[in-house]
Amino acid sequence: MTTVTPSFEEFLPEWVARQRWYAGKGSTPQLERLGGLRYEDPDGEVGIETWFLRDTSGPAPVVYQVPLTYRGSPLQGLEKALVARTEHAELGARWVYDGCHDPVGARALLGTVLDERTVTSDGGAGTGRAVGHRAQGGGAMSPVPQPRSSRVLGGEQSNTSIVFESDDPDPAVICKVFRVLHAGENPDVVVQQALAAAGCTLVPAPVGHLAGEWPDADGTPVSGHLAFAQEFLPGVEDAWRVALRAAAAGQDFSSRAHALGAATAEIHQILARTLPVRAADAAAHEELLESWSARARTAQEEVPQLAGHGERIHEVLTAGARAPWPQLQRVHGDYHLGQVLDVPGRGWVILDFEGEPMRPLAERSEPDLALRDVAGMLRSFDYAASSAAQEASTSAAAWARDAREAFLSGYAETSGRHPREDAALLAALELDKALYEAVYEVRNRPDWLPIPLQGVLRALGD
Ligand SMILES: Nc1ncnc2c1ncn2[C@@H]1O[C@H](COP(=O)(O)OP(=O)(O)O)[C@@H](O)[C@H]1O
Ligand SMILES: O=P(O)(O)O[C@H]1O[C@H](CO)[C@@H](O[C@H]2O[C@H](CO)[C@@H](O)[C@H](O)[C@H]2O)[C@H](O)[C@H]1O
Repeated sequence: MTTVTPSFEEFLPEWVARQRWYAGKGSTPQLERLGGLRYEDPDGEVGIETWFLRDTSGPAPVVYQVPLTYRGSPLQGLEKALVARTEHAELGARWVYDGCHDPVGARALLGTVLDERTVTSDGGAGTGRAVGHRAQGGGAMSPVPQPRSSRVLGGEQSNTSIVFESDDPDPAVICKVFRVLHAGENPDVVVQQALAAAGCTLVPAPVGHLAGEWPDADGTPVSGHLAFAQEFLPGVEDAWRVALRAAAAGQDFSSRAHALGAATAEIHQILARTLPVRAADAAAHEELLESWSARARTAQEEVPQLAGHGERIHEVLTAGARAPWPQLQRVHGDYHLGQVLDVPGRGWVILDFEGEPMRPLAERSEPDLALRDVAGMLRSFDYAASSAAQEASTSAAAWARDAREAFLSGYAETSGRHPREDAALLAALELDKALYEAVYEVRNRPDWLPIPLQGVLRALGD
C-alpha cells in the first residue's frame, strides 16, 4: 500500500473518537487494521474502501466497519464528512471522506446489495470479502427504484443509516451500515426478513443485505452481516419525539399506546410461528437468571447510586426467575419508543430488531421472553414522562400510567393473555431493563441517569 502523509495511523484515531458510533466514549482509540474491502467506482474517479479496524483501548477489543472514500479534489457540501486531507506518494493531494456520506461510496454499497455483487480485499494488510443479497419473498421491495440522491440520517444512532431518495412517487430506501461488527447473523436482518416474508406489514419492506467475512478481534476469520437495506418511511417522526411532546402537553397517548400493544402482540405471534422457539425448561430459567444477575453486577459496579440495593435487586430477579414462564421465542430485544413509527394511513411500524447493543450478539439471536419487549416499552413510557417532566417541570406520572395500561390492554386483547398475569416476571424484566439503561446512560449520556435510577427504585418497591 502506498504511503499517505499524514498517515492513517496519525489521523484515524482522533476522527474515530469523535464519531457517534464509537463505543469507547472518552478514551483514545488504539486502532489496528485487520482487513478491508475495495468497491469499484463505475466512473473510475473515487477510491472506495471499507476498513475493518480493531480498537483495543477498552476492556474488550471491538471491531469496527469504517467505509472511506478517496478523492483527488474536495467535494462541495461534504466538508463535515472530511476525515483528512493527505498527500499520496504517487497521486498527490487526496481528500479522505467518511464513505457513508460520500454519494459515490453510498451508491457503491447499495449497488453491491442490489446487483448481488461480490467485493473482495482492497489489497492492503489483512483480508475481507462481502457479498450482496436481494431480499426474497412476497414482502420484499421489488422493483427497487434507481436512487437519485443519498444522505446520512442524523441523530442518536449506534450505527450509520444512509437514506437513498428516488424520484417521487417511488419509495425511498434506507441502508443501515453496522459499525460494531459481530460474528454471526445479525437479528435485525434475520427477524425483519422473516416477518416480511410472512406477509407482515408491521415492518418496512426489506430490500437486501450485505454479508461479509473479516478477521475477528483475535484474528480468526469470521462471517456475519455488514449492512441491511429496507424501505424508508419518510416524514414520520419516531414515537419517542411524539410521545415526549404529548407527555409535556399532558395530551392523551392511550389510543396510540393501545394500538402499539396490539401491534407488538401480533409481531410476537408471527415470530413464534416462523422462527425457532424453545421450551422454558429449568436450564432456560437458570441461564436467564444468570444473565440478569451478571447485568445487575455490572450495574452495581458502574453506578454508585445502586450501592445498598443489591439484596433487593436479587430478590426481585429471583422471584421473576422462579415464576412459571411461557415458551421462549425470537423477540425485538431493545424495544422502546425510538424504535417505532406511527405511519399515517398504515399504523405502527417497528424498526431495529438488532437487540441491545451492549449484549453479545449470540445471546441476542437466542429465543427469549416476549415479555422482555413489553417491559422495554413500559420503561419507555416512563422515560418519556420523566424526560418531559425534567424539561417542563410538570408531573407526567398520570400520562405514563395511562399509556402503560393502554399498551398492556392492547397487547392482552391480541395475545389473549394479559401481561399482568405474569406480574413477577414482568417486574423482573422491567428491573433488568432499568439496570441496563442505567449502565447505558452512565456510559453514553450521564445527564440521563436519574431516569433509569428512578425506574430501578420503583421496580424495587422503594
Ligand atoms: N425504515 C425506516 N423508515 C424511516 N425511518 C427509519 C427507518 N429505519 C430507521 N429509521 C430512523 O432511524 C432511527 C435509527 O434507526 P435504528 O434502526 O434504530 O438504528 P440504530 O440501530 O443505529 O439505533 C430510527 O429511530 C428512525 O427514526
Ligand atoms: O441505539 P438504540 O436505539 O438501539 O438503543 C440504545 O439507545 C437508546 C437511546 O437512544 C436507549 O433507550 C433509552 O432512551 C430512550 C430515549 O432516548 C428511551 O425511549 C428508552 O426507553 C430507553 O431505554 C436504549 O436503551 C439503548 O439500547
